[in-house]
Amino acid sequence: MTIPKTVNPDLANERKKATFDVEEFTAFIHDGESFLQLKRLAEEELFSDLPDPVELDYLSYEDYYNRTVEQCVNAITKVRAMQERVNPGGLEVYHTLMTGPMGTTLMPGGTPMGVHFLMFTRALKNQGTPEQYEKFGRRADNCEILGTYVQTELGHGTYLRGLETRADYDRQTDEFVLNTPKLTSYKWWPGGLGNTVNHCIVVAQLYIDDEPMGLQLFFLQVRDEQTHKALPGIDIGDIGKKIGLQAVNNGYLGLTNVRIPRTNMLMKNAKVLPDGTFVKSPVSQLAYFPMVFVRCMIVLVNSGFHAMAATIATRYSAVRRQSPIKPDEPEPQVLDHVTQQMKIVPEIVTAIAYRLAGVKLNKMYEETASAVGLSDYSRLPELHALACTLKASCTYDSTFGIERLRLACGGHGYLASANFGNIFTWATAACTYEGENSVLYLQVGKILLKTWGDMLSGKPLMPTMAYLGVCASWHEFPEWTGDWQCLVQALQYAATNKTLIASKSYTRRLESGLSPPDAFNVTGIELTQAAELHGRAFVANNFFEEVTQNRENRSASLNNLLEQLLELYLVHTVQRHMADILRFIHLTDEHLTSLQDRLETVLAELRPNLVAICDGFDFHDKVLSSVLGCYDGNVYERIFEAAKKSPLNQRDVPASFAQHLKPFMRSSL
Ligand SMILES: CCC/C=C/C(=O)SCCNC(=O)CCNC(=O)[C@H](O)C(C)(C)COP(=O)([O-])OP(=O)([O-])OC[C@H]1O[C@@H](n2cnc3c(N)ncnc32)[C@H](O)[C@@H]1OP(=O)([O-])[O-]
Ligand SMILES: Cc1cc2nc3c(=O)[nH]c(=O)nc-3n(C[C@H](O)[C@H](O)[C@H](O)COP(=O)(O)OP(=O)(O)OC[C@H]3O[C@@H](n4cnc5c(N)ncnc54)[C@H](O)[C@@H]3O)c2cc1C
Repeated sequence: MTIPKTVNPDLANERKKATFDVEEFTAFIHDGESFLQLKRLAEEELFSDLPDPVELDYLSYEDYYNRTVEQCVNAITKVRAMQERVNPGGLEVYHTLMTGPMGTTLMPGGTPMGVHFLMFTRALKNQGTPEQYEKFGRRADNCEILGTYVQTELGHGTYLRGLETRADYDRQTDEFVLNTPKLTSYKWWPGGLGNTVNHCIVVAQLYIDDEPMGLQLFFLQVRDEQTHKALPGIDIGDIGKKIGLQAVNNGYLGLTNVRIPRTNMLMKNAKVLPDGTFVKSPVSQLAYFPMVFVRCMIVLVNSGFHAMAATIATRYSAVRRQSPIKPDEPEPQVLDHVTQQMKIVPEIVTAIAYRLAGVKLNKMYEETASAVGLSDYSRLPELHALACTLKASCTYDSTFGIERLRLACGGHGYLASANFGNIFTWATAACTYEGENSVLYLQVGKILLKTWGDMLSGKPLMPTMAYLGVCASWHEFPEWTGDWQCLVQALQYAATNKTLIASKSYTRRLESGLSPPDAFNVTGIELTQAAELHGRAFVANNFFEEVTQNRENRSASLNNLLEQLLELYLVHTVQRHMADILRFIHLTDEHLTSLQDRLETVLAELRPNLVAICDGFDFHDKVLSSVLGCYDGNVYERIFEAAKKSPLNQRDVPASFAQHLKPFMRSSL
C-alpha cells in the first residue's frame, strides 16, 4: 500500500478554516520559543531512523527490550552530540529532552533509562555532597554508569516508613551492610533495574547500633561494569510482563550482606560520621524531594499524553465520515456530530489546562529547589501539597480522558496501530507510581485540615490555599453572575465547604472518642473529595489567570481562541462538579440552562479551530505513532498498510491449519 503524498482534503480544509496563527499558539503552549526550538531540532536528529512501531508491536518481549535499548542508546548519543553543538559542557538539551514528555514518547513501550535521567542523576546531584557528585554524579550525567531509583518493595510502596531494607553501620570497617531480610523486603518495580542498570540509589532504613535512624539514600553498584553480571550478594532481575510499558524493564533486587563504604550514603542533608554519630537532616522530608520533582514532571508529561490522544481523535474525526445528519445530505465528518465534539473538545481543553498548571507547578518547584539550596525550607509543604494535588487529578483526568478519546474513534480506535493502548498504559501507570493517587489526595486532605485550623486561629495561609480564608468569610456565595470569576469562585467555594464538612466530621469523630488516626481514616472519603476539588479549583483559577493576564503580549486572534478554550473548560468543569456546587450555592433552572447554552455555543465556536489547535500541540508523527492521527490524514491507507504487516499475513496458510484446524474439521464431520 502506498501512502499518498497529499494531505487528506478534509484535513486540508480544516486547516484553512483556522482563525488564529498556529505557530503563535504553539509557542504559547510550550511556554516560549526556546524549548520549542530545542524540541524541533532534536526531532529532526532523533526521528530519522526510528523503527516502525507496527514492527515493534510483533516482537517478542525480549527482542522488544533489546530493540528499545538500541534505540535509547542511539537517541542519547545523538542528544549528547547535539548538546556539544548547542552549548558544549552544558546539560540543558539533555535534561530538557530526556526528562520532558518527548523523552517518554520516543519509545512506544517506554524506556529503561527514563528513571536514570528523571531520578538517579538528579538525586545524586541534589541529595549528595559536592564530593559525592564529583565521584558518582558526574559519571552518571556522562552515562559512564547507568542507574535507577530503588525504593518500592514487594511488601511496601506507599508506606515508606514500613520499608524493610536495612543499612546497618559497621564502625569497624566504616561500611554499611545492606540487607533485604524477607521476601517482602525485596525491592520491586524500579525502572531499568531488571537488566539495564549497573548502579542504583537504594532507599533503606538506616540502623546504627541496631537503632533505627529513618530512611536514607545509598549509592550502590549492583552489576560489574565490564561483564554486567550481578555482584556478590545481589539477586537481581526483571519482574515480568505488565499491562504496558513493556520496555521499561522494571526489576527486583534482593541484598544479602552487601557492604558499601560509609561515604556511599548520600549526605547532603543527614550524615553518619565515622564514629557512628548520626547528624539529622534539617528537614526529614528532604529525602522525599526526588519524588516531588517527578510528581511535578508527571503533570507536564500526562497532559502531553492527553493532548496526544486528543490530536489523534480530532484528526481522525475530521477525516472519518459517517451517518448523514439529514437523510438527504452526504455523510458529514463525524466531528460535526455534536456528541462527538462533546467527547473530544473537553479533553483538548483539559489537556491545555493541565499543561498550563504543570508549567506553573514546575516553576514553583524550581523556586523551592533554589530556596532549599539556601537552606530555606519554608515552601516545601506548599510545593508538596500542590504537587500531590495536581499529580493525582492530572493523571486521573488524562487516563479517563484518553479512554474517552479512544472510544470516540470507534472500532479503529481499538487497533494497536492507533496507539491508544500505549498512550493509555503510560498515562494510567502514573496514577500509581510516584505515590498512588488516593494516598496523595489524603496527604492533601491532611494539609487542608491543618490549613483550616490555621485559618480559624488567624494564622497566615499558604498562597495556593488562601482562597479558603476568603470563601470561609462569606456568609453566602455572592450573586451568581456566571462570569469566569464567578465560575472559578464557585469551584473554590465548593472546595472550601467540602473542607469545612470534612473538618467538622473529623472533629465530631474526635469528640466521640476516636483517636486522630481513626478519625482521619473514617473521614477519608470527604477529605479526598475536598482535595480533588481543591486541585480542580487551582487548575481552573490558573487557566483563568493565564488567559486574562498578559493579553497585550498576544494577538487578538489568539486571545479570542484562549477565551473560548477557557469558557469551555470552566463551564464544563462547573457542570462536572454541579452536585458539589448545588450543595452550597443556590442556582435556578435558568442558571443551569444558561450554562448548557454556553457549552453548546462555545463548542460550535471552537469547531472550526479544532484541527488547528491540535496541530498547535506540535506532535511529530513519530511521537503520535498512530495510523489514525498522522498529520496528512491518510488514515485508511495507513490502517491497511499496518494490517499488511501482521505476521499472519506473511504466508498464505498459517502452520496451525495443518496441525490443528484441518484435523479438527475432519473429526467433526
Ligand atoms: C518515571 C517514574 C518512575 C516511578 C518512580 C517511582 O514510583 S519511585 C517511588 C514513589 N513512591 C512514592 O511516591 C511513595 C508514596 N508515599 C509517600 O510519599 C509517603 O510515605 C507519604 C507521603 C504517603 C507519607 O509520608 P510519611 O510516612 O513521612 O508520613 P506523614 O503522612 O505523616 O507525613 C509527615 C509530614 O511530612 C509531610 N510530607 C510528606 N511528604 C512530603 C514531601 N514530599 N515534601 C514535603 N513534606 C512532605 C507531610 O505533609 C507531613 O507534614 P506535617 O503534617 O508533619 O506537617
Ligand atoms: C510502571 C511503574 C513504575 C514504577 N517505577 C518505580 C521506580 O522506578 N522506583 C520505585 O521505587 N518504585 C516504582 N514503582 C512503584 C510505585 O511507586 C508504587 O507502586 C506506588 O508508590 C504505589 O505503592 P504500592 O504499590 O505499595 O500500592 P499500595 O499502597 O499497596 O496500594 C494498594 C491500595 O491501597 C490503598 N492504600 C495504601 N495506603 C493507603 C492509605 N494510607 N490510605 C488509604 N489507602 C491506602 C491505595 O490507595 C491502593 O488503592 C513503579 C510502579 C509502576 C506501576
